[in-house]
Amino acid sequence: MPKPLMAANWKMFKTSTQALEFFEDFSETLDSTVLKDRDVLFLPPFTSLEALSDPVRFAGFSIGAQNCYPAAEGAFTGEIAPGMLLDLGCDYVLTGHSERRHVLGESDEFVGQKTAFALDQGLGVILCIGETLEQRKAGQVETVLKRQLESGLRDVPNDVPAEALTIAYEPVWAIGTGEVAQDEDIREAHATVRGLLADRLSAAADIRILYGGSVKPANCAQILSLDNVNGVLVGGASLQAASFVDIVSAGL
Ligand SMILES: O=C(CO)COP(=O)(O)O
Repeated sequence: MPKPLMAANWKMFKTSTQALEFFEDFSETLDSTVLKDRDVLFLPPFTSLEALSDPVRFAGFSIGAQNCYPAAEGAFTGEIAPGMLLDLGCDYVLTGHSERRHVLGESDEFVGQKTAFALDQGLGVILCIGETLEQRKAGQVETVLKRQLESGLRDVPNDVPAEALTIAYEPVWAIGTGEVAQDEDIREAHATVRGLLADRLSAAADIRILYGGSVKPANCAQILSLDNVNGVLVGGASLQAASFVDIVSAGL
């Protein structure tokens, strides 16, 4: 069983000053012995990566970015290359977050290009997938997860190491809505993802599959207890230090 990964996706929240204030509170409050049972990852906006990188890594946590562009460098105004993230000490990058798919219009193909390129450059990738409410109501959960995984992993070698790749299942209808998926929905989706990974990657059994969507201190321990849930990807409830401390320590 891989160690659960507890990831804070801050989306477009916090200046670098606010990020440092949060981190001071968080690291003072957290009992650092939880690190033997949990990995902790911060995904702040690009503008806070430099300020947070050293403090986060010295405290034994990981840091990553919310996005990258699939090229080493070039005329891509406003974009950030994986090598630039590595240079700031990042261990991870998110690809395919539903807000990038649905608000910024990223295609399955583009998500696949980013995933393969970032892995090739040496970043760990958290590939996010998940169905909309319409797709769930139409009974298309498995079809959507299969399509997003197949295109997301299209150029990823089948012997990718388990530590390099993480999948996050985030049902779109549970993100930022307060509506957490039912245990049975999470169990089914994670089992589906595990099966699809097994058809494609040799390290499938050890790849972490995170759940995301309205995770809070009150529901986190229960979610983590479900089969094939190897951590959580938290938005809103990771923005307050006390709440993210409770999430990181949930069930211990
Ligand atoms: O999108 C998410 C994490 O990536 C989930 O966001 P919430 O925890 O705010 O629902």
